[in-house]
Amino acid sequence: MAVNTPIVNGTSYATVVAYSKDSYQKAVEFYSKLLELNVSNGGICSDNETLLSNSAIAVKVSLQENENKQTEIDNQIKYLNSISKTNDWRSHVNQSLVFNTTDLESLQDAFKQLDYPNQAFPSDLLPMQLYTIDPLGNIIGVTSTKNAVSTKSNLPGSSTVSGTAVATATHTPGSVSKNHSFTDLSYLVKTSNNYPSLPKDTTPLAQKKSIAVMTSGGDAQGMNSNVRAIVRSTIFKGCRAFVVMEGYEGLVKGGPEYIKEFTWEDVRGWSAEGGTNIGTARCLEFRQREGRLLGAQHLIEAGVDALIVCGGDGSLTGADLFRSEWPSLIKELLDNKRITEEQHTRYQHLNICGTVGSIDNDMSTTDATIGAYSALDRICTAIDYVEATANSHSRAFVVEVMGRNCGWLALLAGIATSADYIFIPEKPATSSEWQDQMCDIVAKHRARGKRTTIVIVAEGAIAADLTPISTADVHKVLVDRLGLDTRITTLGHVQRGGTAVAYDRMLATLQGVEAVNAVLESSPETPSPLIAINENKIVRKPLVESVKLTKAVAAAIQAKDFKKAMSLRDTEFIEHLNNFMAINSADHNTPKLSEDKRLKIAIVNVGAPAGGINSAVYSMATYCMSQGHKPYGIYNGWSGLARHESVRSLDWKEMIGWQSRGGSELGTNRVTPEEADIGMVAYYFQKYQFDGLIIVGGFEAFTSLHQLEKARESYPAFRIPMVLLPATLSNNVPGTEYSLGCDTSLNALMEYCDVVKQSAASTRGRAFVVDCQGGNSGYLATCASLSVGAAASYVPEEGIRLEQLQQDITSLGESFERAEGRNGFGKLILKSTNASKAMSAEDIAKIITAEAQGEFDAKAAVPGHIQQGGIPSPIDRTRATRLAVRAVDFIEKSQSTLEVTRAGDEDYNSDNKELADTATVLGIKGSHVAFSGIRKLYDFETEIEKRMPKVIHWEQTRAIADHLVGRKRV
Ligand SMILES: Nc1ncnc2c1ncn2[C@@H]1O[C@H](COP(=O)(O)OP(=O)(O)OP(=O)(O)O)[C@@H](O)[C@H]1O
Ligand SMILES: O=P(O)(O)OC[C@H]1O[C@](O)(CO)[C@@H](O)[C@@H]1O
Ligand SMILES: [Mg+2]
Repeated sequence: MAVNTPIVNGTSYATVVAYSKDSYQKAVEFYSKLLELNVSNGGICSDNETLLSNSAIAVKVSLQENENKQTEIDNQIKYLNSISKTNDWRSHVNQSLVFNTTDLESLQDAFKQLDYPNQAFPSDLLPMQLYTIDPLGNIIGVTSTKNAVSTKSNLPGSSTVSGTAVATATHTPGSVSKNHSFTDLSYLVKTSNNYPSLPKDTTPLAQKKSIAVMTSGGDAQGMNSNVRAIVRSTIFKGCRAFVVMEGYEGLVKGGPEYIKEFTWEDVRGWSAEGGTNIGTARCLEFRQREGRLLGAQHLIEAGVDALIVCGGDGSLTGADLFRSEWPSLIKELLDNKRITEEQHTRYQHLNICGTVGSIDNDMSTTDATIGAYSALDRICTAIDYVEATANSHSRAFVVEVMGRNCGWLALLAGIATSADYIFIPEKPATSSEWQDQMCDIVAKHRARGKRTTIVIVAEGAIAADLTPISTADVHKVLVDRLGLDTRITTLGHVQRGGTAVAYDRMLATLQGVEAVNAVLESSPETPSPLIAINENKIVRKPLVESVKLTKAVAAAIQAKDFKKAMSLRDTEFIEHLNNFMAINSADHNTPKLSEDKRLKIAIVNVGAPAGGINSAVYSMATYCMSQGHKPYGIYNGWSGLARHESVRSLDWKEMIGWQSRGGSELGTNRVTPEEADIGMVAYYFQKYQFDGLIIVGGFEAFTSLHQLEKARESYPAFRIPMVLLPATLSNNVPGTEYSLGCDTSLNALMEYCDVVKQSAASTRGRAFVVDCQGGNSGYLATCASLSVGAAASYVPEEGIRLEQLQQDITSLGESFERAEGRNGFGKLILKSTNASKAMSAEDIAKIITAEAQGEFDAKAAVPGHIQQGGIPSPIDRTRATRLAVRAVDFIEKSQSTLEVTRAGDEDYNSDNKELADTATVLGIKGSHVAFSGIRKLYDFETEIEKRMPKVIHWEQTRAIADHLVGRKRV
């Protein structure tokens, strides 16, 4: 094993191991010459160890005689010598030691002095570095590039490959004098299979597939999770992972500074980091054929077989073009002798894949791009803040948001913050139309008692004649025509700031894993894929088609064909826009439906509070008002109704601000109708003549709906359409893969875990066991584990097996050992409270500490009700709105089905499926919003005792979370 102890001023040494006396002597001679320029220290430590150092570098040569291993080294040297100078050495070695220098030229002379036969010098291919092979078969590289390895300043761990150990060497910058040739020392340990749980891989390096990832265009939160997942998945699959630094610029410039091999450890902790650690750029050269020609050459030189591009519509348009031009590019490279015949044959096809990363959410065929929901989160937080000051002064605010030519951010922020008016490029109006319309709506809201006005302007907002609409234009109209005290807030790059929300981390991670699968499964005939998400499902789409559709939107806008532009946006976008207009622009005096179609609709909250409950109530009520229905709130659940007749019609003014408020404004509890007194519940339903019911809540709400449906036979008052909007952080309601509140809760837990992990990382050898809520569902723990990169998670579905716990403790120990005393290796273990009744998080922490025997320790952390979340996340707010509107629509449409039986003209036939299905759960299943009749769900798809659905839709996610942290399963 490598030895790595600090010597002077925090400087460590790298240990190289010789397995014969002869190679030991040669190595000592080699390193003496290499370090000759500045030798200030060094000498023989013992018979079989020599430490050589100058003030910047230290290398210890160690002898551990072993004939077999020496033979391995001899073979390695032969192999390396057989590689032609035209090849990039980095694609042929498993490990290397790389030094940085500012003075490559004089070092080149030093290298020549070495007079060692296996040396190679800078070539046209690698002008910025030189390398040689030491007598022990280690590649010794020297580079003048700024960063020899990765973007990380802390160095990944060392490893042993082929019996040769290379240890880390770091130095304290202050300890190096300016005269020294070596100004920095970094190292590179190339190993693709040193992680304990990874399958032992014996494929020769040259035969392994190499997959590269790059990030391009504007940075977006979640890109780092995407890169991490791609790098680790690639390695997990036995391939080699590369990154292209600085987007297409890195491809155009090429070489080892820009196309680097990455190890498992290089992406440690990246999930919690904002921006993109591998850099991004907007690259003009790549728009030209010559730039793409260089890109092709550099990819081939680096030995990259497949490229995954994480970027926005522009980047993927570039990727698509690159792919379509590839045959002609490589032909030109061959004709000009820039690549060999062999290379031309091997790299015949460009295997390319897109994972869409952009805050703009402007790529067709995917519901969400990586970063969009994080940017939306920043926008909503900012507008929530602005609301407070606006309210204090009774002011209007014009808020400009990003999104380029796409109005998604503005639209979703408009819904999530219940803004008064929005400007988006997809739905422009003439100048006079928008001025009149905006003033009319704002004036109406003010007249109803609203003290604030929020107008959101997408940066790409235009009028129907394509002239831009600026925040200043809007400001002027609000001041001149309505006399409002108005301010402008331009959110700018804050929107791309900070760390990714849980959704983006998961989306980026799952898409990264799928992208690697896609490139490995693709054949020359397979169209290049784009990894998309539709509702809750990760899917592959043809990249060409997606790019074509995306371009078509821009073309339609340019041609002023806004109808077409809108129709080309996905259906969810259109649904959101219709909802926004119905809810926020409605004139309650002239509702949409005629009097005979207007209904009385009740809404009730049941179960524990969850993010988005208030948003659902607000949206349902305001949508009802726009349709002409009368919304009623049942306060404090079924017990409130049965005992105190707690029914009130909902008032628009009273609900101002509910959209973004946590908890439950109506009040909620876990009492079911039967527990409260179902007869009294029926009595009040009869008294108020409700035509429909919306229940928002978790498993008790599910049980409530079942009870009410069953009771229809006895109580005609329940013969009305009833819809359950699942809302619980446990996400355990059958009939949906997603409950409101999950996202808010997940973010609260994730943020807590990030903080705790930071603490663990700052302390050597520290793990935290975090207790997670979720009842008998491990959904929250699993998703949080995926989002924060927890070393292990224990969930009720699996329980805790002692062998697994033992294995996880052993793995923790190995990981801390690999850390070799360095910080940054803090570990998290997530435990659902109900994963084990016998062991609490505290017990597990104690067991780990005891087993670690002083080598490391663990502490328990219990976030408790923090997990119920504070302010609801934008995802929960906007989904609540979408589902609430769907619920009201369902109630409208189902009236006729129940009419006859309700009037008592006919007996209620409880066997009638159509009637039964009017009591329904409104959920998201796969890529669809779906209604599922409660009776079927309750009777066939539910584990009643466990309060869980029979099928766990997120099971696969566990395996992904495990493999991305290298967890070994017993
Ligand atoms: N038509 C094209 N042909 C070749 N390359 C392109 C093309 N369009 C874009 N690119 C490349 O992709 C890069 C990024 O594109 P762009 O600046 O449009 O950002 P994006 O990927 O759309 O991301 P975002 O919009 O989130 O910033 C460009 O700088 C350019 O190098
Ligand atoms: O960061 P830059 O290059 O100024 O670009 C800003 C643009 O990038 C984005 O943030 C992402 O495309 C757009 O919303 C915005 O128009
Ligand atoms: Mg773009």
